[in-house]
Amino acid sequence: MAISRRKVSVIGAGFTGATTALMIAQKELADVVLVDIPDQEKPTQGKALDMLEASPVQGFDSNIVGTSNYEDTAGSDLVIITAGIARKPGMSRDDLVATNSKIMKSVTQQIVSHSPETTILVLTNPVDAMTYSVYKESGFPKHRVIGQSGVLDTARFRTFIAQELNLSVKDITGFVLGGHGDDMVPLIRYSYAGGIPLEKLISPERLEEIVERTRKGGGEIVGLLGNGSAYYAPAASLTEMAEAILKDQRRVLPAIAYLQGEYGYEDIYLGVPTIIGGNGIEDIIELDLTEEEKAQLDKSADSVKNVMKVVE
Ligand SMILES: NC(=O)C1=CN([C@@H]2O[C@H](COP(=O)(O)OP(=O)(O)OC[C@H]3O[C@@H](n4cnc5c(N)ncnc54)[C@H](O)[C@@H]3O)[C@@H](O)[C@H]2O)C=CC1
Ligand SMILES: O=C([O-])CC(=O)C(=O)O
Repeated sequence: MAISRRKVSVIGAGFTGATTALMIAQKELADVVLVDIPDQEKPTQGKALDMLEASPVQGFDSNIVGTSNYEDTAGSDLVIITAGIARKPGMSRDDLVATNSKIMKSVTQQIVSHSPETTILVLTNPVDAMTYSVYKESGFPKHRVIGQSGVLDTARFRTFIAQELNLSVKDITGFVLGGHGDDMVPLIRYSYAGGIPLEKLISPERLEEIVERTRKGGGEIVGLLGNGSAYYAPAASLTEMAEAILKDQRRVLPAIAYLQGEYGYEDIYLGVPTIIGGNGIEDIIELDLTEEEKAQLDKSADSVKNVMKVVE
């Protein structure tokens, strides 16, 4: 008999949603409700049952159900939105805005009416603008609407640095600021290997190449997969953020947060270092930036603002 735990609803049972549901259950962070459109109800139930049948083998007690009925999501502690279309080779994330902003509006209304006290974590792209759209539609306070990009972008950066130095990924830390697009801003000055600044270990030219690969990391996977986008590392990133919220960990994690004056920006959702805990975004950390870093962040913020205009 499955033990009752906290409840997480994952909206969208595609590649990222299903993988996230499984990772959350495997870590026993919560019982999981996996939601998709009515047309997809049976396959969604099938995915959930298949995952649940892994539980005796892997020894986790979280329950997982698949549904298209939002009543099943009632009283969720956390809702993760992965619903929408993903890009294919040749597309940018911004090409998804028209379709996905409509989906954000409808799913947000359903989420809010069944879980008015929940926290919402958004993955759907273009994620900065989609998080803004969910914030506006939900009427929730800003700390309870969060977007995921920086944990993933930083994970890619950390992977490439660990490969370059032939060191454990566990010892590599990094920071990526800005929108989840090709002009995101990986901050070398705040990135370390075992506490040693990366600038002391890797040449500036090589670091620049790794930064460039990080910026285009999503596109690299899209090109390799051929008919969709990344899902294992995105799901792992959502799971880390979900854990920080559900366990009130107060982790220092990059997240897409609503800015009201921080870093000099107003009324925008953008990736910044935050403290994530039981209240969602508990604080935003303001780092000192060089003129060049600030100029790069301004460029990234401008790109996000342009996409946000479509959803306003
Ligand atoms: N922010 C980030 O770092 C990342 C964002 N993404 C984005 O996440 C989104 C999902 O990606 P995948 O899971 O790979 O796509 P997918 O196509 O595998 O799954 C999307 C699912 O959403 C469902 N869906 C569509 N409309 C819905 C609605 N109104 N209600 C409930 N479900 C609905 C579809 O039926 C489908 O099952 C895409 O927009 C993708 O670009 C993906 C990876 C990383
Ligand atoms: O590239 C995409 O479209 C999906 C995504 O956001 C990522 O993997 O970073």
